[in-house]
Amino acid sequence: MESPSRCSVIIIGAGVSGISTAKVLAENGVEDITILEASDRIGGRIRKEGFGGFSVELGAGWIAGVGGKESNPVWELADKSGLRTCFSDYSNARYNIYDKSGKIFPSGIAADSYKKAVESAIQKLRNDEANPCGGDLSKGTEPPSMPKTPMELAIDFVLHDFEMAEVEPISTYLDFGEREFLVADERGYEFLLYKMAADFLFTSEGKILDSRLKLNKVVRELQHSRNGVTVKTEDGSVYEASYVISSVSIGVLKSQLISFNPPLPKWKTDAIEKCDVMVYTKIFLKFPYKFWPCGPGKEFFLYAHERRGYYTFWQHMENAYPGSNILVVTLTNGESKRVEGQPDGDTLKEAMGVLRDMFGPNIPDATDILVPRWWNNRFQCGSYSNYPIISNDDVVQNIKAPVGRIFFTGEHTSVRFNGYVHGGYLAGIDTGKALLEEMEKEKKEMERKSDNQTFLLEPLLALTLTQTEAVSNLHKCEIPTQLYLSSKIGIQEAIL
Ligand SMILES: Cc1cc2nc3c(=O)[nH]c(=O)nc-3n(C[C@H](O)[C@H](O)[C@H](O)COP(=O)(O)OP(=O)(O)OC[C@H]3O[C@@H](n4cnc5c(N)ncnc54)[C@H](O)[C@@H]3O)c2cc1C
Repeated sequence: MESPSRCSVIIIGAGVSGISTAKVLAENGVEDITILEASDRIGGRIRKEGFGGFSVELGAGWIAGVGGKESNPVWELADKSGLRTCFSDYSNARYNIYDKSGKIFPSGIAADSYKKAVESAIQKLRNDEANPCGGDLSKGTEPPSMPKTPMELAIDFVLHDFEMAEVEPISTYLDFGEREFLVADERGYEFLLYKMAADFLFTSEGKILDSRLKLNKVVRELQHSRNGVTVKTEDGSVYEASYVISSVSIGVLKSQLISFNPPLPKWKTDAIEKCDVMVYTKIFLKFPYKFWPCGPGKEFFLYAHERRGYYTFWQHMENAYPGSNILVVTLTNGESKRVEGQPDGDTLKEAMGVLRDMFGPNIPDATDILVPRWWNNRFQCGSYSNYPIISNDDVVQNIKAPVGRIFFTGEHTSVRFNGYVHGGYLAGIDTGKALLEEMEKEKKEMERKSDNQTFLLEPLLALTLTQTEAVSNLHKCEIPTQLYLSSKIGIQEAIL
């Protein structure tokens, strides 16, 4: 049997966090790394696909948080790479709400409803803060009003599912600014990752040819001890390393695709359990021509239905790709899972039914549909992490904390920016730095131990031997290997 290949650090996963952590290590002299990626590409949840003659983003699409007091590092990378983006403003969506008969709700009514929904969300947040365990609400707190009408449900969906229930200013917008840019580049959002990888991996003609990146390697088991980690993959390969960094998503950690031996401690598994996984699905539809309104303030529109989240949120791609005739509808959570489980033909019928409600019976049929399946993809198991609003930092700190020689990174380990590409990118850098510190500490500890032992040994040897004799005689006696690492007895490297 072949002996396992050994390196300093194995990184599991080649999404944005895996690549950014590997880059930090390589740039700081730890080049002896192996990246094991389950799929046949890098990028993870940043993924483009050709559709209807254009490049569409199945996963991350926006660079969120631009134009603020601090610069978003992903925006900087995009700028350096000349990535094509276009400004996106979905705040207008609330003024383009269609009912089932194709009428647009008057803007005043929509604005009032939106204001009420925000107030209600703030009230709910206050209640949750006052009663974190869901206790008696009668003591000075008002129950928030629940959305009931199709329009209220549509607005509630946008506020909670699309804008992710952020009723308070969140770090991304507070720190990096409130503007958002849609990536509209044929090379895809993932081009940023290739650029990053090219800084430390060998590439030629746009392809990564470095043997330290191993694709189609599904990690299934991590055996860890005080001395190192053994990693086993689905195809029977075995790798050994001093340290492992796992960058797999929170959904994959929950799914137990990877087993840990010994098992992860309870504080870790409890934290993983507490973090929610959101499912967010962008369905792409191609048409022979466009029949929807375009122009300023019209990029996004909503459909008001009595079932919350039923094909509610629509976007046309004319700003990103003029003439593409592509519409995108976003589903989340329950609706995403339902649609993932049915044939695409059924989804197409449902979507066309909704479009005919909004734009009349004479619109053309879509000629193609693309339905990503993030929930059923065993290397993702969802779209991104979502910490309950009332959860303390301990949960994310425990998710992030290393267990022995296994470190954890990924967007879900970012305290300030979880759920975003920049969250994954910055988390990768953080984890890389934390591991470098740990390696430095370990090195110093080894040196200290080695010094102490030399200190004990030297007077003994000095009683009877010259230094040269001491060295040659060391071969004959049972002395721990560390002794040979000491330069004080004239040996630079291990000689056993
Ligand atoms: C539909 C959707 C829309 C989004 N929209 C936006 C947006 O507009 N803006 C934004 O900023 N963010 C958005 N996000 C979130 C963003 O994409 C993620 O936060 C970010 O890409 C996560 O990067 P990561 O490195 O943490 O994880 P991942 O990208 O998931 O990387 C983990 C890698 O690990 C691999 N892996 C998993 N299991 C194993 C295994 N057992 N062995 C080996 N490898 C394994 C996976 O294949 C993957 O490549 C969106 C995500 C989705 C899904």
